[in-house]
Amino acid sequence: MSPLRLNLPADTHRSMYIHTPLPSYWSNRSPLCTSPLNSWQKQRTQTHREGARVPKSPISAPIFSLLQHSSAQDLSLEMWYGRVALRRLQRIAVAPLSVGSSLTRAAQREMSSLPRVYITRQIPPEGLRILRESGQVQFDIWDSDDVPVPRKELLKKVKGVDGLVCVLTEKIDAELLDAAGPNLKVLSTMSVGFDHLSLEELKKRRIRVGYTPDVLTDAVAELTVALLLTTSRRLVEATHEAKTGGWGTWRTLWLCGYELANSTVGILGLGRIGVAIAERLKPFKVKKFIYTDVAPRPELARMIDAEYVSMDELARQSDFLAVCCALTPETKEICNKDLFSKMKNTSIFINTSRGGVVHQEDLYEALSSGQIAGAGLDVTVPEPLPTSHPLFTLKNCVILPHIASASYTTRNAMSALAANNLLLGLKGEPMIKELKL
Ligand SMILES: O=C(O)C(=O)CO
Repeated sequence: MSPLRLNLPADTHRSMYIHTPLPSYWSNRSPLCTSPLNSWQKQRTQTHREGARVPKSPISAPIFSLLQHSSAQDLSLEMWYGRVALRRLQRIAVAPLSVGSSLTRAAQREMSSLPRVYITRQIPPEGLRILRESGQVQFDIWDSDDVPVPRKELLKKVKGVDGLVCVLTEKIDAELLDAAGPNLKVLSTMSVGFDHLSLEELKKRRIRVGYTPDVLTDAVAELTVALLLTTSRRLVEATHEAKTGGWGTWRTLWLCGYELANSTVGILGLGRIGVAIAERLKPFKVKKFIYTDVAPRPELARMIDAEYVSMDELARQSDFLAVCCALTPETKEICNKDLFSKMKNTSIFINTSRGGVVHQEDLYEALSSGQIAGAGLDVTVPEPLPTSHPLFTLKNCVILPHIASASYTTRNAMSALAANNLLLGLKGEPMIKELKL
């Protein structure tokens, strides 16, 4: 491909060697996929034809200005709005830019003195925009959404970096921190969970850690309610029956499930997310909320009028049991046959925290023997759960591929928070959300 000549805006040199990928998940993956970018593209095409005002692009402004100033202006309109143009521009955006030589050298000098950051996955555009516009860092990125960075590559790429932005699939342990070396001062994970981080090793090396709580609470709570209703009202079974000819005459007890009205909902691990779930379930006329945790949490409990109970009582009383605790050595496989054996055989078990809190073989036993009525899991061990896993054979088990926080708004907010945490950490300032090690 011949290099495209770019007319750069005056301040572009600040981000010249910063990769600026246009994440592929904002582009059109299938005709059925409507991403903000697709709909923006459609609107833009329409409004351009009609001479109306062009709506604001969901692409971050600098990428868009880079695109606007590129010789994409020379491309035909059709191509510009098409998938091919998008791919071409994506390549331009990640390529080192070719500009006037004196500017290049000056910018090169400036850039090479900036802290180096490695980003282990394509993150949503807002975080990239913040990093790029800060002019504070130079970064390199594993430019893929659907394939995690191979460990070997990661160990190579982190060598000498000052900061690291990771997602929950990367194990940040002694080996990785050793590979990074003593420059590494800040780790920013785009997740609320931190079970993939070896906190002890990070503390030992005085590496500060940012994470992304709060911004995902609404999305996770929404998904938990959706999963709970899907499981308790047997929606997956029902759509399957409807699609495959199992739908005969209306029947009195066919596909009956369990309702929230007058039920007791138990929360294992009461935090922000547990409260947000309870707030959403209350209008369904839940009779009582109960919870257990390492200790009572009266301030949170008051918000949802929840009663503190023992783990045994939680198991015995809950019609719906939602797991909301973090995965720690103390909570590992805490949901095991001991818990399931105390639950009612009409109870529904829901887990949107981490797969590791559940003993999966025990859960399989409890579900297949009718010890409990159903389970909805957004998280498993391992992830992805192999399609041959026995849990997939059960009609009363609904399994989602870890999507609780997967809304455009939330993932962008997580990405922005991770970027801001990183920048603040590198400046030696308090992060917006920092783990106390
Ligand atoms: O942020 C996390 O910890 C997740 O599990 C993603 O939703």
